[in-house]
Amino acid sequence: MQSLTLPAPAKLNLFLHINRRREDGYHDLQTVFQLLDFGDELTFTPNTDNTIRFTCSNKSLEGDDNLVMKAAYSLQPFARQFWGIDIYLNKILPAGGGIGGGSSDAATTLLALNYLWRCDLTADQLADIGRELGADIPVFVRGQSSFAEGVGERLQPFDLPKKWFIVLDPGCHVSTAKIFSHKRLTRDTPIIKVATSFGQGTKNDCQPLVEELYSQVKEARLWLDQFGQARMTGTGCCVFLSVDDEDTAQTIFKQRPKHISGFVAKGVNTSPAVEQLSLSIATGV
Ligand SMILES: C[C@](O)(CO)[C@H](O)COP(=O)(O)OP(=O)(O)OC[C@H]1O[C@@H](n2ccc(N)nc2=O)[C@H](O)[C@@H]1O
Ligand SMILES: Nc1ncnc2c1ncn2[C@@H]1O[C@H](COP(=O)(O)OP(=O)(O)OP(=O)(O)O)[C@@H](O)[C@H]1O
Repeated sequence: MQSLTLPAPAKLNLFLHINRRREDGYHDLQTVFQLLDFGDELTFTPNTDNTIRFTCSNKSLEGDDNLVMKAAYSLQPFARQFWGIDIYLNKILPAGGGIGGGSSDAATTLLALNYLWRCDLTADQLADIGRELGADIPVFVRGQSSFAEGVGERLQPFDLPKKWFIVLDPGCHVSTAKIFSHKRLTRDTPIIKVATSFGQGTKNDCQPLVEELYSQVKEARLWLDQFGQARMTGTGCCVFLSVDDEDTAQTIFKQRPKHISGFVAKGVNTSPAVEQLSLSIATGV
């Protein structure tokens, strides 16, 4: 059987409202997930020795606690035709950036192995398995830019306006758990209606706290603010600005301070992982 290579796209939270802390320690939130056409890449190569192996361009991410391995082990019991797999992750996205890199890698693994192992699970079933591994995984499994509620698993797909994004990585690797458990996090933003979420008045509730804890995040956001209204994604640390076309995005990106990395990406409504998998299935690869 041939190798299957699929993308694992990044996401941005166009806004992130935290409504309350729940009994289970998680938080109910409202957000819009914007998928991007930029991300990591995974290659799945069936092997003959019945083993699941994982290697990564970033050696420090190798090991059984990577979300890719966790996703593979979660799916293994559902395999109707199990064979060993060598999984290689080409890691492009910064970890701890609030752009969902690890979650997207896990989702792409679920999608790929559902096909290769003939699990035949539905998107609902895959999203439920993903949810157990991380709150951000269901949106990548379903593969549509969406309005989200609950912990991020109640999804309403949305056709977002076509935009380009300048994403800056201040490079400080923010822990999601640390921000959600911080005593100064604001957790009482009133619930809004979906329609309202595309107007003015939205925010990222984690941003003031993260900017206070990590001055590099504030510095990057203030720099981008010269060109429009920039915002932080997720629990940080990346900040972004949307513009109408690629040329404008590239022109702004090229002027960034030399010590700040990042990328320019197109916003998409359908995940490139889901699109590529459909193509691979249709062409029998
Ligand atoms: C901030 C977001 O990226 C927004 O999209 C997500 O809500 C985070 O999703 P994630 O990284 O997949 O999060 P998980 O791996 O499930 O959880 C990491 C940590 O964040 C906390 N957490 C996460 C999501 C949520 N709605 N409430 C939480 O309190 C959990 O207690 C956990 O300790
Ligand atoms: N495949 C993976 N890629 C990156 N990090 C991973 C992966 N699997 C597990 N991790 C662990 O998860 C942590 C967070 O990485 P990730 O890139 O998912 O964060 P994030 O972009 O802040 O995510 P989110 O937007 O979901 O909060 C890393 O520090 C790393 O220890």
